[in-house]
Amino acid sequence: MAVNFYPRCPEPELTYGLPAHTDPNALTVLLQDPRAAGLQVLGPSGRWVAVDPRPEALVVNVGDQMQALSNGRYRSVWHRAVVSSERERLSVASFLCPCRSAVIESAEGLAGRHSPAVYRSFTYEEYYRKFWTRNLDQEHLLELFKNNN
Ligand SMILES: O=C(O)CCC(=O)C(=O)O
Ligand SMILES: [Fe+2]
Repeated sequence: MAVNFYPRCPEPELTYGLPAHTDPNALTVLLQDPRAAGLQVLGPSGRWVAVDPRPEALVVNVGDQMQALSNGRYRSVWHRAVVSSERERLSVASFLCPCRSAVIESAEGLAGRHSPAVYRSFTYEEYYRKFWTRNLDQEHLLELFKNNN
């Protein structure tokens, strides 16, 4: 779990609270601060879309492991957090993670003759280590785990 605190920023256009990234885990459940928006997700049209906080709702983000397990059917979402000059903000992210030794590969029945496995098998440990050796906003790390790479 991560508790993110974003203080007020006098020049919010010069920085991010969190730069664009996809989460390396399987699923993320996000509790948003009802008093301050800040989360943005990259929409299919390539535009950043602000997620309005709703006090009665949790935001669930698909992470990289779900993308690998689903053989690319569920895409992990690019998202970022912006800051504000007017309000500080808090978010609580709960990360659903495989255990380190878990072997991640496409779930049974999702890869076969007509839809070959997009990614090679890997352990979550290998993925997670690699994730933290890079900048958050680099190319999607799963790209490096594609078969024939
Ligand atoms: O602050 C937010 O709404 C996003 C947090 C987040 O993306 C993360 O902790 O991975
Ligand atoms: Fe995230």
